[in-house]
Parts: sequence; C-alpha cells; structure tokens
Amino acid sequence: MEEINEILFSNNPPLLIIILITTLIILFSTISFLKKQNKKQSNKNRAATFPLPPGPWKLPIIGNIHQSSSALIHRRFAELSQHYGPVMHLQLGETSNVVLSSPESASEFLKTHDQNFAIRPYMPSGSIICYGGRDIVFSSEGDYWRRMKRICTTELLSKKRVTSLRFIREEEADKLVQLIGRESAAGGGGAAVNLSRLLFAVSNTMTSRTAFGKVRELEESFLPVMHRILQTLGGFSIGDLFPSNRFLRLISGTERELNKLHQEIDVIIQGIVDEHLSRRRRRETEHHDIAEAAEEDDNDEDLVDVLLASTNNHLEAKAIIMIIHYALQDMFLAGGETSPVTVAWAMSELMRNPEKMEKAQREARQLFDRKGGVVDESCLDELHYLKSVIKETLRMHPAVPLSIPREGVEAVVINGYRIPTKTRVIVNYWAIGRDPSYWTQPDEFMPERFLDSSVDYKGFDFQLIPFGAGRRLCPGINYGIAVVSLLLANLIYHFDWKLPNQLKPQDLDMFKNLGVSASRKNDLYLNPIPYHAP
Ligand code: HEM
Repeated sequence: MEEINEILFSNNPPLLIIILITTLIILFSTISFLKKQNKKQSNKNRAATFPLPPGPWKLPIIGNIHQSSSALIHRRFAELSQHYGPVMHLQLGETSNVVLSSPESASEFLKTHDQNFAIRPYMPSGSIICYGGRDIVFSSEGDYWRRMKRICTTELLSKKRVTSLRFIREEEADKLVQLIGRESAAGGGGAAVNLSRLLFAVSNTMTSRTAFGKVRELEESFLPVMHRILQTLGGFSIGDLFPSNRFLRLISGTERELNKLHQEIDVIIQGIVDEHLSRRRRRETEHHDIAEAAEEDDNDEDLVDVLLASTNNHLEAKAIIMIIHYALQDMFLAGGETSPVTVAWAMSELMRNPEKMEKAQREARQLFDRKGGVVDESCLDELHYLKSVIKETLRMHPAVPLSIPREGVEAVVINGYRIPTKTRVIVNYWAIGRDPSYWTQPDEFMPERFLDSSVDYKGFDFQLIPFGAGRRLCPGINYGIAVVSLLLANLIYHFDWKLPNQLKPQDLDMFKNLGVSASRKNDLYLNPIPYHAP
C-alpha cells in the first residue's frame, strides 16, 4: 500500500494526473455514447409515431413500376406528387423509394439529415461500370469517399485549377466558332448546323484535354463507349429495381453488356495512364532529377499528371492510378453531357424568346466589341444578363433532373412523414425548379427574375439546386459553369441565329430525352449568320 501511495503521490505525481485524465475520458465517452444511443432510440421512437408518406396503390412484385414508367420519369414523378404531395412513397420493384419534390422537403433532407443519407444504395449497373462503386458518384459515404471527393474538389476541379486550365477552354471555344462558320459556309452560306452535336463534341474535347491532355483517344474509342455507358446508367433499369435478383440481370443480358462496357473503358483508361507514366519516366531519366522533370511537366500538365505527381511512393502510386481510373470515368460520366446539354437548352430558350436573345447579345457585344472581339473568360463575370440566362436555364432544364438515390442509416421524419431505414430517397430537382409557390409563372423563361435576386445555384437556396446540395453537391460546379458560360458567350457574340425552314420561335420543339442527363430529344439545328464587330 505504501508502495502504491509512493508511486501515486510522492515520487510520480504525473501518474496520478494520467489516471485521473484517463478516468475522466472514459467517463465522458461513456456518457456521450449513452446519450447518443438514447437520442437514437428516442429519434426511432419519435419517428415511429409519424405516418409513412402517401403514394399510389401498388401491385404485387412490381409495386408502382407501371405508374412510373415513362421516358420522362421526372415529369411523371412530378405529376404523381401533385396528387400525393411533396413527400411521396413509391415501391419500384424490390426498392422502397421516397421522392421529394419541394424546396422544404429537400432542405430537410439535404441539410438537416444530410449525414444520415450520405450513403448510396447498391445499384448493380453503377457498381459494375464504376469499379464496384469505388468512384465518387456511386461510392458510399465513408473515409474512402471523403478522400476521393477531397482530391476531386481540391486537386482536380478547384476554382484555382479550373482557372489555370482556362486556356484549353478558350482555344476550343475559338475552334468551335471557326468550325460553325466553315460548316455553315460549306452548306451554301448560312446553312443550318447541328448545334447539339457540335456542343457535345467541343465539351468532350475540352474535358479530355483538361483531364489527359489529348483528344486522339477520345475521338477513336473513348466517346462511343462512354455514350453507350450513359445510355445504360439511369438508376431505373430492371436490374437496379431488383438489385438482389442476379438471375434477372443474367437472363436479360444486362450484366454481360455492363461487364463488357466496363472492360472496354478500363482498357482505354489504362492506356492513357500508361502513356503518362512512360512520359514521366522518360523525362525523369532525361533530366536525372525528379524536380526538374516535374518543372517541365508543369508546362503542359493535365489532371492525370497532377495526380501522378502527388506521390513518389510506389505503393501509393498504385492507389493513385486506380483513383485516376475512377476520376476520369466520373469526369466523363457526370460531366461529359451535362454542360453541352445546358448550353443547348439555353440556346433553345433564347431562340423561342427573341427579345431575350437580343438583350443577351447586346450585353455581350457591348463588352467584347470594346475588347476587340475576343471572347475569353477574363470578363465573363461582367455579363449579368447572361448569368441570369444560365440560372434560368438550370432552373427550367436541370441537366440532372433527378438525384441519384441515397439511403438512410436511421429512420427520420421529413415534412411530418416517417422515412424508414433503407428507404431510397430521390430529390426531383426538376419539380423543385418549377414549384409555383416559389416561382411565378414557372414554365416561362424569364431570366429577369434573377437580375435583382440573390438566389444562386450553389446549394444554399433550396428552390434552385440543379447541382444538388450538402455533402453530395456536384464537385464539377466550377468547371461546368465555366464551360457553359464561355460557350454561350461565344455563340451569342459571334453569330446571329435563325431557325431553319422558317420555323416560328414558338414552334421550336422542347421535347426531352432522359438518360443520365436530360438532353433535347431532337438535335438543335440553327442557321448561323456571322457577326462582325463594327
Ligand atoms: C452544368 C453542368 C452540371 C450539372 C447541372 C451537374 C449536376 C449534378 C448534380 C445534380 C449532382 C448531384 C446528384 C445527386 O444529387 O446525387 C452531381 C454530382 C456529381 N457531379 Fe455534376 N453536374 C454538372 C457538371 C459536372 C462536371 C463538369 C463534373 C466533372 C468534371 C461533374 C462531376 C460530378 C460528380 C463526380 C458527382 C458525384 C458527387 C457525389 O456523389 O459526391 N459534374 N452533378
């Protein structure tokens, strides 16, 4: 006893302090753990007292698939929720879904319960195509996803990085203007050009140069495979609605097709990585010095180089190379179509509203005439009307009209309804942008509504969330907006546009096609008339 006292009190006072601190830590952790458990239990009990969200009647096995099947599923969901409310339950095959269609319910979901719903449910198509769901779009929340997303937002798609690669976008936008002029002239002066096709091509060229420095691979193999992948990933395929039923995927042939597409894209990406690695090794041996080689790399650095340069450790390099696979695939899956689709919708709305087109052109021409007719990114911020045109386009035609489903870890209450664990929650961004309690004349294209408004699309104003919100907010927002703004500014500055075949503005069709993104159903053909600065 004396010995113990001696150790504790006389010879070694810090030991007593250590014991005290350890006891306190254990005590506090236990209290906080019990409190959390208590809170969880009382949340569970509280949630249990609320009703489940209403929804249409269901058939055995298929549930509500027959009421939801439509090429424009976001529209169908919006129609149903007018009847059943902004928090609506749909049983789609095996999956229990809740669709949210109002800014209030989206805010409760994406702000209050964001963490609870950070997980993606298992979707076989995303999982097979995207490396077992190890990319950002399909991966579940957790340390791995957080690291991946941080790399994406801070290294690859940060505002600084996007600005530093601005020259690529400017060069490609300039080439597009030349090409439109040439195509139109070749067709006999003022002939119609397929703007949808040209926009898709230029946007993907910009992305491929930004991501891996070249366009050759893209033209030959990457784009056609990506295009086929985009058609298969919608989240509502039979395979995704019956995720546990592998037999269904096997007899329908979807699993074989998905595996084939995945292998094709993986081989292409591996080729791109190998080429970058051997270029790096060549430079290192030439310079005998990694720092010197890196300095030279800086001169024509693309995003693959940025990631490869982030480590010199061989084991880490392996992981980084896998991350490059996921990041490249995501950039094209999530970013390949969304920007050109948005520009095509903006141009369609401006063609249907000639006085708004004139206003946008006047603003752009006043600015760029003073700059000698060079349309670059340095002063796009001054185009207030154009920025409103983009916001209004994203409100009416969000390129991603439905969120990718998320799944809750705990049962919660949203808008007075219980959302049980394992329910898939989907936000209808399209319906929210047209909610009449927030938007007057929601089906009218009125960019003016944004001129004196602070409402923005960055994920804080829940009536306008075309890029999502919360921890799953789109990481490509800076890059996407940069591409859309520059392309649109070039199109309206350099050309006056006419509808072909004496079509009247109000007769231009606005039908949508839904894959992963909501593009125009029919390509947009327009007649360009070159504008010459006075
Ligand atoms: C106008 C252009 C774009 C629009 C409207 C858009 C829209 C969106 C939306 C709504 C989401 C969230 C989906 C959800 O709620 O689950 C999203 C996620 C995502 N976007 Fe975009 N996007 C655009 C451009 C881009 C670009 C250019 C890239 C990459 C280069 C990109 C990469 C991603 C990724 C990786 C995710 C998944 C984020 C996560 O799950 O954590 N997007 N995008």
